[in-house]
Amino acid sequence: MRVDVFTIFPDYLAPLELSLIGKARGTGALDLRATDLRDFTHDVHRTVDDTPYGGGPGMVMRPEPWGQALDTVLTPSSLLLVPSPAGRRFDQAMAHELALEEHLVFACGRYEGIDQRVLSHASGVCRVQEVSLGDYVLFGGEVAVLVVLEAVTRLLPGVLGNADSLLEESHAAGLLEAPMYTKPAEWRGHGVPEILRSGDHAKIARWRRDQALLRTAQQRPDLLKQCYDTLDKRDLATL
Ligand SMILES: NC(=S)c1ccno1
Repeated sequence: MRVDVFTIFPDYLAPLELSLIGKARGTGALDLRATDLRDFTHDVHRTVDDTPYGGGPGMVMRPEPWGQALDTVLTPSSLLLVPSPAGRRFDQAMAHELALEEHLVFACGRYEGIDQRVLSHASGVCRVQEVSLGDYVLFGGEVAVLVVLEAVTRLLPGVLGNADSLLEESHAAGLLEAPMYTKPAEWRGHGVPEILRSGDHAKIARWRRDQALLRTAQQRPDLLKQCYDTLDKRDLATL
């Protein structure tokens, strides 16, 4: 997967050189390029913003640098993602959708946002999607890029050492995952559920399913409601 990120703070994306994302870049699973938007300015101050038409507080990102920057990467097969509080709520289902894309381009807005004509013009070239991490406002889109790219990259083939990890994790099949334990068997007076040390894989699987159902019912009843029709009689007996 090819990913282009345009930002006035490329250093904000340094964490994308670490851990499994850094490894994915090394193997070529992820071809990530971060570019400074100011490279597409032509004045001595490398200006990327200006006052908003219609007045009001703050500054708006000028369309010219964005237009020239996006001209260098957008093709009809690109998906332009613009982090924004007004965007589609990002979730695991969207992460799976994005993991199938061949080219993601992120436009990281700052200040009061990007001149709307940039998105309008780009929509004549490729698909454009505003995306939101949640109903709150950040200083800019860079943090959202870190989150989205981590969630998407771990879904790419070969990135996770054991792809089975994706099968039972939270939100994989609509439920939260069961609680996990490791050695020692006794820690500060707390033991480990005996079933997990029984070696009976069928019973362990059932216990984990039950715990996932109960945990979801307790902490995210909204998720349980969404996947209720997929539950079988044994699941319902647990609830
Ligand atoms: N909620 C999101 S993703 C955002 C981007 C910029 N400000 O808030």
